[in-house]
Amino acid sequence: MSDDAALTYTSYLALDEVLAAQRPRSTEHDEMLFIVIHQVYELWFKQLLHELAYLQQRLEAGDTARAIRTLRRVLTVLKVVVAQIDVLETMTPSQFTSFRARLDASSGFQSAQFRELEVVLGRRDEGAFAHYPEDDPGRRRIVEAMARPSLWESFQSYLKTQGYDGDLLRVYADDEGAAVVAEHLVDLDEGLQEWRYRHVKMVERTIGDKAGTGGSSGAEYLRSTLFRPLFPELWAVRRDL
Ligand code: HEM
Ligand SMILES: N[C@@H](CC(=O)c1ccccc1NC=O)C(=O)O
Repeated sequence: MSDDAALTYTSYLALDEVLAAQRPRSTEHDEMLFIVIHQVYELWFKQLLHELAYLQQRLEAGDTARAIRTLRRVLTVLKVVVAQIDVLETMTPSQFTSFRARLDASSGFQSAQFRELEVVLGRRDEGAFAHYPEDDPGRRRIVEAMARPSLWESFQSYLKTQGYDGDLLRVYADDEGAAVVAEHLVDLDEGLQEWRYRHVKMVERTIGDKAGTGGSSGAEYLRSTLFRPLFPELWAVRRDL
């Protein structure tokens, strides 16, 4: 059944809602960019979660072709979100300082979708939902994601469907679809580390060693998250390849 009004570009894309959702708290020129960038991020995080769920389903079904295509899309989106940091880096420290106090205690710590991404990609410690109140819907999604298999577990199921017992050396020796999937997982791992690195550099150049609005030490805390690979086994196997 269709609605009364004809579908339009504006109604299909719900632009009245999307374009009414930028609400700066100051009159500072740069606050609009700060809001738009974060909203774009959250939309891409949503798309990444959507693609990763499909990827896990395809892996578990042993569908190499679709898994590779989906991984390629995920990697392309990841490249775009890393590149977006360039735009925010056109904002100078004093421009950010001009509205930073208006952010109160809000912080990237509260991006439930980013945390959910980490959990889908394998994060399992309780720190993943530390900044979320008990009844927070974001916290519920993070906890639910923890109860589902991680991408690594889906990859292990995939290897079984392809006749491998988990021996990565055999996967790489065959150099077929499963090895391509494994290499794309390395790309994904490297890509997320790249995002963390670019984010820290952005933070260092914008707020120096100031503490974060979310209560952490800021850049120092972020540097401590830099070398946490998603799939350590895929890095370790390289010594034998
Ligand atoms: C001027 C730009 C930015 C600054 C100065 C900045 C600063 C910070 C700081 C200091 C933290 C540590 C938490 C805290 O104590 O507040 C943090 C965490 C975080 N930020 Fe940003 N940020 C910026 C832009 C962004 C953007 C564009 C995103 C994209 C969504 C983002 C996402 C995150 C996430 C997900 C965390 C949590 C990271 C983790 O715990 O591993 N930030 N940010
Ligand atoms: N944590 C940042 C503030 C910040 O960047 C931020 C604040 C609100 C919403 C998103 C943010 N971006 C990422 O951390 C700071 O300490 O300046």
